[in-house]
Amino acid sequence: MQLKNDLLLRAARGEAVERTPVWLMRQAGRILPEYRAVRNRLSGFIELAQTPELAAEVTIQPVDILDVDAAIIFSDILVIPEAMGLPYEMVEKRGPRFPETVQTAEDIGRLRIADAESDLGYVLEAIRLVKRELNGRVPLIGFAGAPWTIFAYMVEGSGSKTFSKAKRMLYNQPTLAHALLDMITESTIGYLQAQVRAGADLVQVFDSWAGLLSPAQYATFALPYLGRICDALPEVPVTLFAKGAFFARTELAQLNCRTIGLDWTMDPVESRRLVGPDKTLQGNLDPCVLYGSFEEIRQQTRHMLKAFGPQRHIANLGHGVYPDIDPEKVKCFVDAVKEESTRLQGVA
Ligand SMILES: Cc1c2[nH]c(c1CCC(=O)O)Cc1[nH]c(c(CCC(=O)O)c1C)Cc1[nH]c(c(CCC(=O)O)c1C)Cc1[nH]c(c(C)c1CCC(=O)O)C2
Repeated sequence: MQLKNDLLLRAARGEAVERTPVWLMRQAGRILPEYRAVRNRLSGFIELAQTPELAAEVTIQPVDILDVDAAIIFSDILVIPEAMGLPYEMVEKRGPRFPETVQTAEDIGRLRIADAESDLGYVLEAIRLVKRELNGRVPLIGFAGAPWTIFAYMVEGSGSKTFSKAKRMLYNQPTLAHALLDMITESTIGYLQAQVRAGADLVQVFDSWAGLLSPAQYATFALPYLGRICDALPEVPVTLFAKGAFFARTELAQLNCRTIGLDWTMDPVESRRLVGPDKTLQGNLDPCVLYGSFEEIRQQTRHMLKAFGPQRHIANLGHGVYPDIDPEKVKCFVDAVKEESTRLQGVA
């Protein structure tokens, strides 16, 4: 199927674009009243994610309502631990929780490498439905959590400011930690490959807790596993988003990915220098800018676009959009990227 709007894929591959493509991390689910209307018909997030027809519907909502240049499949990074034998709950207003966690070699022995087709077939079915319903309007982004971030939840058991139980295992039981990271990596590779077979045009790996590790720990416990994932996906562009890992930009750029995601603390010009000319950069407006006035959003967006330049950039926020942002402000950001980047193309 030929895509009608392939700006995102061209930008990711480093091909020329006539304007900067734009989408938002967490665009599906957090902000739209139309999402809440669908979700309120069910028991909660997990049931929605496991119902392919409805997951497909909420995946496409931001394309219809916000006019973004990509859809991202509605799911969660925590489906991987569940598929490995460690189920999670989503506690209203508090986030995910694992009733059982991984602490010992015996705990790891009870886990299995996820089989995407049998354990995560509901995500793959949702991807096939989205592809059919999008009918080539925009590309579909598949995703997974990075091994370190998934490990952090499986050991810690929930979100945490420090993830100190998870970090403790890296220091005190490194062999055990590597065994678990290896299983997560194998599961994730099979899962992302299955997403690509089902129709994902591009995949993003979210390392949301990268910034908790020291540079040395990141080099030992994160980068090699990210490298394996990139090498296993030659058919599609891969985006690595390692939040807070300002210290690892040069090393991330050595991996076989097309795009490096930046959070809002990372300067675009400095990042380009560290990453070199051969990668696309994604990001990185501070999500809190969207609490500002329409004029402020336009001005900050224009400033960001100038700093990145008109090519090899995918506009986004520096992290997921916050749940209490007015969808009109999100639309303002999307429109501002389109209009301002078109204008800047003429200038450059
Ligand atoms: C760390 C992480 C998680 N999940 C995810 C990450 C990495 C990105 C990041 O750092 O923000 C990724 C994710 N989660 C979800 C998506 C869907 C696609 C998208 O909109 O980008 C994506 C890409 C749906 C979701 N995942 C979750 C919801 C809210 C559930 C609900 O509807 O009640 C949605 C729509 C729940 C979730 N899932 C997670 C948390 C901490 C929470 C609770 C708080 C929150 O809302 O973010 C784990």
